[in-house]
Amino acid sequence: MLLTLFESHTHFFLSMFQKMILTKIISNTLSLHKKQLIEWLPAVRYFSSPTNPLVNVDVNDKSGIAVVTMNRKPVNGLSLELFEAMSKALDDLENNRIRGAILTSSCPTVFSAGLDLNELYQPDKKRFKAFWTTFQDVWLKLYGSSFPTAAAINGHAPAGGCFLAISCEYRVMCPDYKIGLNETRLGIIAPIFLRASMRNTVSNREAEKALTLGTLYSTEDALKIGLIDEIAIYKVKAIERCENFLAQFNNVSSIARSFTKRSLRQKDLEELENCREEDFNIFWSNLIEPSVQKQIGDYMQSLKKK
Ligand SMILES: CCCCC/C=C/C(=O)SCCNC(=O)CCNC(=O)[C@H](O)C(C)(C)COP(=O)(O)OP(=O)(O)OC[C@H]1O[C@@H](n2cnc3c(N)ncnc32)[C@H](O)[C@@H]1OP(=O)(O)O
Repeated sequence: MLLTLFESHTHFFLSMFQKMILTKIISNTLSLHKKQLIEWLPAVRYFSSPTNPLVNVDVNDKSGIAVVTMNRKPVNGLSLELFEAMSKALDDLENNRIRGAILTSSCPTVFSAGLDLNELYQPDKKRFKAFWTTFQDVWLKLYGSSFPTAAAINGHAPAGGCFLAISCEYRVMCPDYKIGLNETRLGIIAPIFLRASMRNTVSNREAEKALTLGTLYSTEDALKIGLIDEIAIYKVKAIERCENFLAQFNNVSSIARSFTKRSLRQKDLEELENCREEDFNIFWSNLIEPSVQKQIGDYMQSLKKK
């Protein structure tokens, strides 16, 4: 009967907490080992996501790995709409018990150019609040996902682009691009969740240097400091390497893996959860400083003049 309950209510049982309690109750009742219980869980149901022009999700039925492709031309500028689409895609992935996700881009030479500068320049407070809140949601869902994640960085990844990549667990990047957190060069203070992702990727000293200087690293230099894990010549190869990384988890209990990931990232997630409003207020007051607005405006002009 308990098994029938599991199968007919897969969605309901997705939350980690519920899964933990149920695992405990059932294993006590049936004296089963946890590993056996995992094998009892219903066959994974993969899905094809409803089409969203901004984020394409393609799940491989055999491997259970989802390729999540950002598709906002020309440079995957992270707008409110793109964040909303990513947030929805992450919910769908979480609800469908996939085995892993690979984040990549449909733009030929850009993974993501970071936050859409149009959201930052002369912002409307109401829209910006929705934008920032959705951005926070995306980070909480990506960094805290129960499934393993990797980024196939097939192009430049400055600022918010780098940030998405370092919120994943593994990074493979194609050669001759730039990656880094150049926010300070625009007069922008790095928010707490950005600092957390960076410190989780490179040493504290490298994180401090990279964030304060706003350095953009070449693919090769990024590998040297551990900002990325591997270099792959083409996007297809980068996705393959990410798949290899994710396939390693096939022999690991998914419950043990996701709980371990969660416990390692819990402090960072809670830090933001506990101060979302304050994080918004700090970023907003820095953003609307006339000197910062001027810097962003000049920067946008310089990009257009190129
Ligand atoms: C993570 C926590 C959040 C903290 C704060 C985060 C802040 C940010 O993310 S601010 C954004 C910072 N981003 C950048 O500094 C990157 C700016 N862009 C570039 O350096 C380059 O565009 C490139 C290297 C990413 C790609 O170069 P290229 O292929 O040569 O393309 P173009 O420069 O010609 O750009 C094409 C087109 O796109 C516009 N554009 C570029 N970046 C952005 C952007 N971030 N937001 C909005 N629009 C952007 C650029 O102006 C061109 O427009 P058109 O001239 O109208 O075609």
